[in-house]
Amino acid sequence: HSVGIIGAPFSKGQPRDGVEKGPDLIRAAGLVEKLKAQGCAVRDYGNVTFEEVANDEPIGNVKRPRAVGSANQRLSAAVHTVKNDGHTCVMLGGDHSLAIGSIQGHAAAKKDLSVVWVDAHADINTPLTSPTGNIHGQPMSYLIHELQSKIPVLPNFSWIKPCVSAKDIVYIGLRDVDPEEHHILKLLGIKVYSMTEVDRLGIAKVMEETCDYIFSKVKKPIHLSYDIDALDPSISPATGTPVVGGLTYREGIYITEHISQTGLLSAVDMVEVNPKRGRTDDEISSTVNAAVDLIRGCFGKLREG
Ligand SMILES: CN[C@](CCCC[B-](O)(O)O)(CCN1CCCCC1)C(=O)O
Ligand SMILES: [Mn+2]
Ligand SMILES: [Mn+2]
Ligand SMILES: [Mn+2]
Repeated sequence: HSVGIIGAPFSKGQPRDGVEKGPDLIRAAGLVEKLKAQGCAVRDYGNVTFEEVANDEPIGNVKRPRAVGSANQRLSAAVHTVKNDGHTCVMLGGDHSLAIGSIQGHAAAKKDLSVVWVDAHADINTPLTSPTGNIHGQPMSYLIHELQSKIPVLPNFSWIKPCVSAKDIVYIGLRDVDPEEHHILKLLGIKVYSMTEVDRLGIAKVMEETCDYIFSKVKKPIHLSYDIDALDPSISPATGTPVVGGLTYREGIYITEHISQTGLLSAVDMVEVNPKRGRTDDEISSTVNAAVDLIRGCFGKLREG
C-alpha cells in the first residue's frame, strides 16, 4: 500500500473547539510509524493551512459558510495532488464538513466513486433542512447529483461540483438521523445499514452486502468516510456528537479489514476526533488509538498477524 496523509486541522463545520487538534493527535499516536511497520510506503503531506475568514455571518441556516467553503477548496486541491501522486489518500480531520473537499478532490482525480459512509449520522441535511445550521451535518448534500436542486448559492461554495450518485452510496452505523434526512434517504433510495441492520444481520453480512451492492455494476474506487462517532462512545467518547448504541471496536475494525481486502480503497477520511470532549486522558487516548487502528485496518493490518 502506498499512503499519502493530509492533516486538516479545521473545526468550523460545527461549534465545538478542539476537533482541529485531531490530525496532530493521531500523528502523535504513531500512525506513520505503525503504517510503515506493516509494510506501507507512507508520505505525510503535512497539514493544510486554512485562511482566517472575518465576518462569516450565517446565511439562512448555514453557519460559517465562507470559512467552510474556503477550507474545503484548499483541501480539495491537496487531496487531488495526493491522488495524482498515486497514493491512497488519508485525510485526518477536523470535523466532517471536510468530506466536501476530500470527496471533491478525490473525484477530480478518479471520476466515478463509490462512497461508504460510516457514521452515527447521515450528514445529508441540506441548508434548508438542517436543524442546527452546522455544516458537518450537511456535507453529503453538496456532493450528490440528485440533491443539487435543493442547494442554494453559498459564498465560497461555487467551486463545488456534485460528483456522487445516490446509487453509489452506502451508509453503515446510522442511529441518529433527523426526520428530513430520513426523508431524503428514502426519496433517493440510498442504501442504509443502520445499527438495526448491524444487529439483525451481523457486521460480516453487512459488509458482504455492502460490497455486493457497490460492486453490482462496475467496480468503482472506494471513498471511505469514517466518522469516529460511528463507534460506541464507550470506545470513542472524545468526539463532538456521541450517540449511544454504536459499533463495537471489533465491528469498526471489521469494516476496515473488509474494505481493505477489496483492493479498491482509494481514499479514507478519519474525522471528528476532539480531545476537548474527552473527560480524562484515557478517554482521549482510547478515541485516538481507535482512529489509528481503524486506519491501520484500511491498509492491510490483520488481527490474525
Ligand atoms: C443529526 N444531525 C445533526 C448532527 C450532525 C452530526 C455531524 B457529524 O459529522 O458528527 O456526523 C444533529 C441535529 N440534532 C441536534 C440535537 C437536536 C436534534 C437535532 C445536525 O446538526 O445536522
Ligand atoms: Mn501495506
Ligand atoms: Mn457523526
Ligand atoms: Mn459525520
